[in-house]
Amino acid sequence: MEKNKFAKETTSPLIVNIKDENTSQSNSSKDPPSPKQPFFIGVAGGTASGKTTVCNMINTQLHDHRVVLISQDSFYHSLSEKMLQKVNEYNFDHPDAFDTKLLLSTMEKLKRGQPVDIPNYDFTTHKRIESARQIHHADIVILEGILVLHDSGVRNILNMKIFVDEDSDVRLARRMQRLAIERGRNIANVLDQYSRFVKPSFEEFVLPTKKYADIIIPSGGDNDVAKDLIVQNIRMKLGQHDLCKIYSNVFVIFSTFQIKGMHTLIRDVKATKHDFAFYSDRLIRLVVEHGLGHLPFSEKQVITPTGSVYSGVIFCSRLCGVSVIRSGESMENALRACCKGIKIGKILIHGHGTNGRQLVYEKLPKDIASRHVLLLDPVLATGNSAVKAISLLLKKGVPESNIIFLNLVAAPQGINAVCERFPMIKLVTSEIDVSLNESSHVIPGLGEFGDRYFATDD
Ligand SMILES: O=P(O)(O)OC[C@H]1O[C@H](OP(=O)(O)OP(=O)(O)O)[C@H](O)[C@@H]1O
Ligand SMILES: O=c1cc[nH]c(=O)[nH]1
Repeated sequence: MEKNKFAKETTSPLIVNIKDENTSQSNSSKDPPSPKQPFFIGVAGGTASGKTTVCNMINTQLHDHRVVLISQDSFYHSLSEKMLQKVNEYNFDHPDAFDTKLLLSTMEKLKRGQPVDIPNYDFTTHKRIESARQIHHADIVILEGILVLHDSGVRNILNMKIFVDEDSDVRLARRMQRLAIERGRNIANVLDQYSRFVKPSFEEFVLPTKKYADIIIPSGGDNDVAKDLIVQNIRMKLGQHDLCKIYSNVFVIFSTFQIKGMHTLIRDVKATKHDFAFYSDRLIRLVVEHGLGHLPFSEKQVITPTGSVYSGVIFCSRLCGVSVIRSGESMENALRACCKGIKIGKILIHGHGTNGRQLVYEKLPKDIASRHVLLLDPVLATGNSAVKAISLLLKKGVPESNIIFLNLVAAPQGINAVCERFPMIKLVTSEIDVSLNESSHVIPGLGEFGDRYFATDD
């Protein structure tokens, strides 16, 4: 097999790739995400790189959550009698040594909030033993092992992917200490296995998975700065994730580097007016597209030019938009670009502070009660404006479950206010921020959206 170019990489002095991978949610209205989904963290890296130290640290620091640690080693295939006779020829560091199908189905069950059995693998007999470990519920699942980032199915389930990097001499020395000195294994045998299987498999299969990591920890177990950053990052992500768990109708669009980059640009106080409007527009378009995915649909088959059948879907509802003046008007173009000829109503809410918001003006389609409504407002802060706007829509006869609130940046306070009052609406946002400041601005936020977008700030 061809050697991967990453095989020659040396340990980086930096943590790289920190990216925000919010909960990946299904966008089918037929398949709402389970409110019980745990947060999955994968910790990969070579033998003796310090993976266990990193996992223990995460476990200790997140003691206020139910953390379950799962080792990929538990999913080793049992060796047959024939294989056992040639156990010294068996490569335990090859992806095929693991029952990845079982690992994947176990993770999928945990994701659905179902109980699972974790196999119990005996390293002396190289077989699975009867007594499996049962897991009924977890807030956080940490999956640790040399190849946990190797399989794309497993990777897709992980909310955070960590690669623990360590110098190969240090890893070999630790492995010798562990196996030869602590467990009394024959030194020549440990070295032989290392040079024939462990090192080549590391280069061919383990190291190339580093590119999938959100976070790379250099000097595995000893890197306190990296460990603190990881825990901070997990806490932040859990904050977002917890809200999605509490409210199954809150959807954060799947985050990529592009999306994170656009957020970085619009949140920068030094952003030019053009950049602010341009990148806000791009993000808004993504939110609108995601939001449309929550509309009901029915199945439809068409014949393609090749004469084959394509099984697809067709949207089956009447729509309209409603923008909250003035910031919500910034989202109208994206909605029009996606929904040809869509009617867009307007609501003006005036006032500041925690309870001073008043409805000043409204102009809505007459038949709004029979439409699905895409409510447009890029900022959800205290939630007072959104509550007023949604209350008006309900008064006009729109069923709560027909409202999809499209938003760019939401504060947890606003999410709580809206979702507690209107549990049936759907809220789609691109990022959930940390909090509000004393003047009810979202933190870290992006300042006064309307003033920045429409260039009325001095
Ligand atoms: O959740 P809340 O605390 O109610 O705050 C959110 C509201 O604040 C912003 O409008 P703003 O009042 O700044 O007016 P503008 O859109 O005209 O700039 C935003 O567009 C929301 O409508
Ligand atoms: O942070 C905030 C809060 C309300 N409105 C905004 O535009 N930004």
